Amino acid sequence: MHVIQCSAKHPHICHLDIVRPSQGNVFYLRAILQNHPVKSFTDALTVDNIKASSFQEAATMLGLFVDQNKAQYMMQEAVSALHTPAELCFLFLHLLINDCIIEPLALWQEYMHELSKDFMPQCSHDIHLVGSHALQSIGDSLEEHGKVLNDYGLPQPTLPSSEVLHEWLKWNPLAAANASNAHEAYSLMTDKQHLIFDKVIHCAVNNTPLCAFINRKVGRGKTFLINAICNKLQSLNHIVLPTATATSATLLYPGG
Ligand SMILES: Nc1ncnc2c1ncn2[C@@H]1O[C@H](COP(=O)(O)OP(=O)(O)OP(=O)(O)O)[C@@H](O)[C@H]1O
Repeated sequence: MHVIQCSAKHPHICHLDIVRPSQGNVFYLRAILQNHPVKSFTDALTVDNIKASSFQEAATMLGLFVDQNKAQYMMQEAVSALHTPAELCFLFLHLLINDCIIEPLALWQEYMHELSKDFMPQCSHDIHLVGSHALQSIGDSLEEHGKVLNDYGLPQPTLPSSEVLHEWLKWNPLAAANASNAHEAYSLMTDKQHLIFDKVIHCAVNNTPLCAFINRKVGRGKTFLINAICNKLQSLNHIVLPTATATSATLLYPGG
């Protein structure tokens, strides 16, 4: 809705309903009315005493779509008018299937945050997951129109399996705390503990297989070291699956 006040002396207030770009000339007439008060249709078509052949041409002559194309214009207006993420996704879908978006990927990247907000709580605000969920939802809706994300150069959602998702959502919110725990433990470690810690983290981060056997007498810091390794890897968004021969022993480790 847009309100125009033509003159302070003689106020005229009007409401402009949302018009989709696929409605053609009416969309451009609305854009003109949003930016310039006019007295008649002819007035709306006339720019600097030159009469345009269409409202689209008049809007272009007024420079309304110089910085933004019509899809950006619509998205920006919808975001400014505080439309819900679901409504924004519906608008994005409508613009896609009506071929109103010149560069779908660029528009997606520009408005990904606004389009994905509904998925934030269930994804612990993980930007990657949130975006993938929104893409998945848009992709599902596109299928109803016989289209797929790929038709518009949009990326495929990369949603992990439910087990992986469960681990991510469990540990991601604790990443900062785990990083701090690992950092504190590292500052207390002996040289031998440092050596093992560095080796394990290096192999895990670089996807290098490692089979290590750590043996020391009772109370010499094996559990302390493994806990620090688990904390560090979990803070780096790695999934750690600690196991032990005795069930109760796994409880000594985070995630065991
Ligand atoms: N580098 C260190 N700095 C400070 N405290 C440490 C360090 N290494 C171990 N500790 C502490 O020493 C105690 C014993 O360590 P830990 O439980 O890790 O030993 P362990 O080798 O796993 O013992 P067990 O063989 O009985 O399981 C714990 O309180 C632990 O916090």
